[in-house]
Amino acid sequence: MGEQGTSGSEGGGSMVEAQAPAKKGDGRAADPRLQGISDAIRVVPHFPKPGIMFNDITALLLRPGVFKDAVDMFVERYRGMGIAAVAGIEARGFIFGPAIALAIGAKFIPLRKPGKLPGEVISETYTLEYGTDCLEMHVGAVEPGDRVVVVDDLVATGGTLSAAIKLLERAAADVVECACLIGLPKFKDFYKLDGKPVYILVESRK
Ligand SMILES: O=P(O)(O)OC[C@H]1O[C@H](OP(=O)(O)OP(=O)(O)O)[C@H](O)[C@@H]1O
Ligand SMILES: Nc1ncnc2[nH]cnc12
Repeated sequence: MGEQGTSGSEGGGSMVEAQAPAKKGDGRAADPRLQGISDAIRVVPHFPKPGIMFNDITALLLRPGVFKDAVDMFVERYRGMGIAAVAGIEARGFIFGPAIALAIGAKFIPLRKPGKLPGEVISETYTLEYGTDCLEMHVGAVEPGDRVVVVDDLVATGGTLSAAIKLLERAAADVVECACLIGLPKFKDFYKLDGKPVYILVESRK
């Protein structure tokens, strides 16, 4: 893992932006917790298919102090900002999102893969590197005007986050920012996704 504390990208056919991570010599002090977070993420070559450098956050989850550092950094960023809801993306956004929501006193909204939510849903289909996928959200989970942060573990092309933003905006939510632990290098030169900031803690090493 490399650089630290960011917000953005281009992908999924959408404009993406991120605040660039603090880098040596750019005049900004990097939070000392970021190196530990970066080091705790295991990079597995050729998973789940040849050529993919898989960023495995399960290694970080085995280290409670580092896991807490990651959650704390998001909580410190979003506390006191009038955030009504944290929307977590299935599956790995469900690991970090609820802890952040509880700490800032916000509701948690699961954005799920198709066919998992029992009530009335709205759906958004998006393009992956190979094929398509879909996210769903319960109608009524978000109130018009709710200030929402979208949480996931990683942004690669930005397609998943872009679908999440579209879902929430269709429900008239105010998407304040997207938050991810990891940004892949292809994401790093951008600062927004569909006009929304994307905050990234660390960049993937590969
Ligand atoms: O920026 P993108 O190119 O859209 O990719 C990022 C998404 O890919 C991964 O999820 P995945 O679709 O593998 O699902 P999973 O969490 O269920 O494993 C990751 O957790 C993000 O949600
Ligand atoms: N390189 C990667 N590692 C982990 N999850 C991913 N989702 C999309 N690309 C990924």
